[in-house]
Amino acid sequence: MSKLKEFITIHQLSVTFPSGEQEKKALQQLELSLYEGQWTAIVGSNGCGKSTLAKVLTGLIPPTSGSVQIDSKAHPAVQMVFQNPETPIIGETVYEDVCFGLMNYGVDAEAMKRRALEALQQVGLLPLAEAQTASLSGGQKQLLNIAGCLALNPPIYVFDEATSMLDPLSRQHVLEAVRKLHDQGHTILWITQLLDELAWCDRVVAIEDGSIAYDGPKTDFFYPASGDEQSVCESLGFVAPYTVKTVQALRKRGFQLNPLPVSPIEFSKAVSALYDSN
Ligand SMILES: Nc1ncnc2c1ncn2[C@@H]1O[C@H](COP(=O)(O)OP(=O)(O)OP(=O)(O)O)[C@@H](O)[C@H]1O
Repeated sequence: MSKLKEFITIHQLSVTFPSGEQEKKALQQLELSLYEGQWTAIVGSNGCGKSTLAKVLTGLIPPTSGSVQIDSKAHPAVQMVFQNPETPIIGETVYEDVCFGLMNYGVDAEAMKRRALEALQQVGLLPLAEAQTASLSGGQKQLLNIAGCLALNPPIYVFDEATSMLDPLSRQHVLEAVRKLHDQGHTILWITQLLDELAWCDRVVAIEDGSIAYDGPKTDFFYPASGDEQSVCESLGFVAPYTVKTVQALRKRGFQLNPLPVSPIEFSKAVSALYDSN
């Protein structure tokens, strides 16, 4: 982690909303550094402050106090994909919709066409360029939203529970598109309640009541040092994915899997390695 360039520096970030007679502290003196090219997953229960963090990062709401510094000259530096695929869709056709952001940034007609078509190609929607946006499925709409961000070529992408309204196959398509972005060196902030999606990330940050409760590798999040202790994941009240629960049960029976898997594919490799070594 220390070799990566610090890309976003969040210092003493607090966000307070008016709430009746009182105030609601959505984020409380948050300290967080995000690194270039890293895929960071943000997890936390409803209302802990995840979306507020995403909105501050994308400039949709200002900090009440503290600061967010982004070490990039790109414009825009950050783009966000929202939970509801319908929210950002404006264009009548798929192509028009991707062009919308480019028009807002004053991109000339020739470059706009090239960048829009390239972005649609990358997410697999080029054959649907002339389709009506209203005719797309939820998963296709979310891919279109990703294409809209891609066309603007920001170095940082924030996904706020971007798969939570999609069926499993569409979810997989979106995750594949994001994996491509990550492979190309983009920085990903992936907010999720679906812990099996942590298989894709480099680092996990758990938020509790507007503060950071855990920041570290996914294996340390899911697995305690010894098979009998409680994991960070469990102690924070999350339910571990099926693969992790299975490995925990195996560890209690004396099976040592190495490296500790999070995804089913990692699990199958670790089990094969166990057989090969016997
Ligand atoms: N505009 C607002 N006005 C008042 N309170 C707000 C506003 N936006 C968020 N809050 C409150 O701030 C807290 C954090 O909200 P936030 O949306 O960031 O949580 P979250 O972790 O994203 O939740 P979820 O998983 O349900 O999306 C919540 O208590 C919420 O009710």
